Amino acid sequence: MDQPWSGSESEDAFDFLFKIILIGDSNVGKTCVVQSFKTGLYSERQQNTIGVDFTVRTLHIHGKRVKMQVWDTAGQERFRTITQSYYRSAHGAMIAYDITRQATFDSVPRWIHEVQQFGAANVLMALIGNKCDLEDEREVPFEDACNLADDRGLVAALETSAKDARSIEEAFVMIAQELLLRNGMKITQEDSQHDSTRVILRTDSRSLDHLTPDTTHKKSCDC
Ligand SMILES: Nc1nc2c(ncn2[C@@H]2O[C@H](COP(=O)(O)OP(=O)(O)OP(=O)(O)O)[C@@H](O)[C@H]2O)c(=O)[nH]1
Repeated sequence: MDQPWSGSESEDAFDFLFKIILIGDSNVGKTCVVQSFKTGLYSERQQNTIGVDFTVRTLHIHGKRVKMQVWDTAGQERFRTITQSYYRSAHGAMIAYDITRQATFDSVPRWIHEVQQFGAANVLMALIGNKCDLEDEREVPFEDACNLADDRGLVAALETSAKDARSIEEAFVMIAQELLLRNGMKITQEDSQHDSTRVILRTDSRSLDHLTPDTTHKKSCDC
């Protein structure tokens, strides 16, 4: 895995650069999640991702410019060889499933295995249950996602909706914060008062149990 470095890349200066890979079955909404994170907008998409797409957005967290380089991968099996080649350099992996399709949740262990097989040893993994605006069609209880995240050592389970932008920002901020902590940055409540981005307040503990409970770790969506 590359080390996150402090510096300047072209005209866009940053303090940290984190590479995040977004994986999961086809049509769970990965591209829409990334678009929502980048633009705040949602558009119905018909086209499946071919290979890998790349998006960048800089967050401002605790006075630091945190550049998030997000790799949106194709969920279709035929692109698997291409997408696997991107795992190695990722600092974080977001594993997405669709809360309205049990089969996409059943695939999550396979995606975790891929990260373990092809990613760096200490890559951070989070579980994203997308389409939580479709509560009436829910097939996957949130509790199942929490249990899976606990069992497999994932840092968090969140439910998101790209359609109404619910918890998308929080998901990426949470990952950025956890990566900052892993890179030795101490985050205090005082620091967070300078943020323009909504952040999860933490002490300097590395345990996720200290996260504000209504924003992440085992619940991030009001759906
Ligand atoms: N209701 C609802 N629909 C969504 C949401 N996110 C995505 N969709 C729809 O789900 C379908 C698939 O979305 P994509 O973002 O293309 O899915 P993907 O996971 O990137 O698919 P691949 O590129 O094949 O891997 C599209 O029709 C989207 O409009 C959401 O949060 N809510």
